[in-house]
Amino acid sequence: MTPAARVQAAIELLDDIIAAASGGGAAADTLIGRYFAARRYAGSKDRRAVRELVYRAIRHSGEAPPSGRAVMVALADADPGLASSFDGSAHGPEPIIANEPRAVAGVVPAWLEKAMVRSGLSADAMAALVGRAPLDLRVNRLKAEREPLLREIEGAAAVPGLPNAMRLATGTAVEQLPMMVDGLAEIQDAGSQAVTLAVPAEPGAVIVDLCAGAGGKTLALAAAMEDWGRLIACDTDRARLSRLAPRAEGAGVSIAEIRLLDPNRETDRLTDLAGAADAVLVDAPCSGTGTWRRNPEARWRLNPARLERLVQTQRRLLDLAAMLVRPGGVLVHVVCSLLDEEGSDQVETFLAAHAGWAVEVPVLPLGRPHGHGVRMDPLNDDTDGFFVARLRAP
Ligand SMILES: C[S@@+](CC[C@H](N)C(=O)[O-])C[C@H]1O[C@@H](n2cnc3c(N)ncnc32)[C@H](O)[C@@H]1O
Repeated sequence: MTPAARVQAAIELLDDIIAAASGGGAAADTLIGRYFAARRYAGSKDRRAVRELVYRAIRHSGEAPPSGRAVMVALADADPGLASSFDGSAHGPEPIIANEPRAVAGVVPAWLEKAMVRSGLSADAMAALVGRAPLDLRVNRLKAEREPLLREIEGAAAVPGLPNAMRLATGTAVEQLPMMVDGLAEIQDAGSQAVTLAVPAEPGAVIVDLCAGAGGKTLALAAAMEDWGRLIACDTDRARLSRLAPRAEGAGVSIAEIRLLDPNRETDRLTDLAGAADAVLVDAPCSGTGTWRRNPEARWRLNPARLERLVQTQRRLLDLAAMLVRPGGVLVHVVCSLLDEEGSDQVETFLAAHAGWAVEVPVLPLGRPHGHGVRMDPLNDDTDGFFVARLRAP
């Protein structure tokens, strides 16, 4: 592909990504994968270059831009090399017209900015939300020790304070590493590993992972429990949950009991666990503002109604989780968001409705106390953004 054809491909992809974001369609990565599956003539260098352009453009705009061309033209205004690709050649974009629409540069959608500021985020902290994310692994202590694995990967480094975490050098081809195939390590952000430490996952404990998804934290909990005890992994999403069993098998985890819940009737499959759990982890569905580095187009999907629905679901899940915790047990609330509405404010609402529960600020290797919990963010911790709170039942 010529440089101009690559720019045109990025414009077309961005149009698809913008439409998918407003219509609840597929994620940018999926759309990029589909685009090239239908264009086998594109080589690996072309794919990499187009992908790079697309993500650069997505990062540029806090709001969904009017079109793929509008955002690429805005980038070209500050990049003469890119501008020269708008040359009207056979597969390239038409030349730029002086007053044609340009996407506005920004990090956070305007409607969300006030909430971010109220949540204590500086302009630098907001800008870091769309920076580049490192690639972290969690070593599976059921099968391996970290130090020998560290020596196997060039450029890999330990993450201070996190006994099982390793950070890989940019560009490491992780999927091909034998340790991944053999279940010795899993891809997991260091922040995600840190918040999981707030759960008292002792060997022999009864732990409920209420929003287990495909089991990223479930597997970390199982390893901390040394694969001994009860670990009930629940979710309402059949597709995500179906990925847990094979992952658990690969990781040598035998204690995960998987339960598919009915949305709005979650208690139907949990009655036997009422008041029985030593700890319940609510890794709640959330706006994902802390993971924009990995999915920057998620900014274009979020809107006030969606955020409000998520806040309501989180509240309901925390109430449900409280019913499962034994007297003196623990509820851990986690969101990969930096908005107080989903974090500390949720804990405030919970405390007002549940007499006798007490907040314990967990001591974690990353993050800082924030409201009723601990928060970590890309600027200060170079992790995804997370809020975690630990609540002790009366
Ligand atoms: C942040 S993700 C969980 C990620 C997962 N714990 C991990 O570490 O990979 C939130 C999950 O909540 C699930 N969820 C949404 N509504 C739910 C509900 N009412 N009950 C249980 N899970 C729900 C979603 O399907 C999603 O998998």
